[in-house]
Amino acid sequence: MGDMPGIVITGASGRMGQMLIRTVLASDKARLVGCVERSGNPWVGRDVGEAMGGAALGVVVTDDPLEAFAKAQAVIDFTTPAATVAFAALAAQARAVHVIGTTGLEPEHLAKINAAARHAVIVRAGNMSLGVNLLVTLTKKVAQALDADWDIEVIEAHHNRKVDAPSGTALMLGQAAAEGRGVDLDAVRDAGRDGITGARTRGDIGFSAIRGGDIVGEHDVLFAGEGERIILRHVATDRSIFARGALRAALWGQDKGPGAYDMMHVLGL
Ligand SMILES: NC(=O)C1=CN([C@@H]2O[C@H](COP(=O)(O)OP(=O)(O)OC[C@H]3O[C@@H](n4cnc5c(N)ncnc54)[C@H](OP(=O)(O)O)[C@@H]3O)[C@@H](O)[C@H]2O)C=CC1
Ligand SMILES: O=C(O)C1=N[C@H](C(=O)O)C[C@H](O)C1
Repeated sequence: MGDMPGIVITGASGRMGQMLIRTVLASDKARLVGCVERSGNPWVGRDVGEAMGGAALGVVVTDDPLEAFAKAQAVIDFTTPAATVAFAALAAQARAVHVIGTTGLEPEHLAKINAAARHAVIVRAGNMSLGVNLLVTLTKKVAQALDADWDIEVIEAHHNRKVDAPSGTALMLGQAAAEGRGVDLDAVRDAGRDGITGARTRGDIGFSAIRGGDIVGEHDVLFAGEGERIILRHVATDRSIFARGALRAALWGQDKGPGAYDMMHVLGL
């Protein structure tokens, strides 16, 4: 038991935080050694089991990440870009594997995360599920096979609390389509059409975001040609798929050298 990697969950009270805690508790390969929340969050100072409405687990939620990370072999982090950048430096200091699910990361955040990855193992993906990562490989293959007469559109749908768009998954899919076609995504990305936009530019990769209700996460990659369409689709119905992938990444990273990895490395795709 003591030999199993100790895991710290950040953003413990969040939608993914709670799912990750349940996933670690249910695992016979890892143990929960800490939970971190933002200063001022009502869970800070409470036993996490009780905060989740169950029995005490002997793990008190803290707002001191350094203290928590010192006990951990891995930190699983689905929070916000600013928090994730701070955690990357602290996890590297503690030599803990840092698994990052947070989306909405801008180039300046990624630069800091990549700097931390010079000293520690970081596994980051906009989607940790097996299904989406397979869809990424399929998207690249299909885009490779088709020319720019086929318009590529990425359409995503999420719950009404999501704060970033396009989703991290949509960007992974768009990136895969761009790589398959041999173009730079930033040069062809078309997101947020509104008003008199003019006709579609040949070769663009379009993004559309739907937000509503409790949708967990749905992604279509549409290849629209003359007289036919191909649609590659992933539908997430339960957040446990992301949590299982994240725990798998935390265990995978235990014997790896410092570096920036993604779920393709973890899944061997
Ligand atoms: N890669 C993947 O597979 C997936 C990625 N995601 C991504 O994960 C992220 C979180 O999603 P979700 O769980 O739905 O969001 P939530 O808003 O439910 O959870 C985020 C949690 O992080 C906490 N938090 C914010 N700042 C800090 C901080 N400085 N220190 C510690 N905790 C902090 C929040 O606390 P408070 O409420 O007090 O602010 C909250 O509890 C998003 O970026 C989302 O896109 C989601 C699902 C899958
Ligand atoms: O915020 C979410 O909920 C999700 N975020 C990730 C994303 O941005 O793609 C993954 C998943 O779709 C759920």
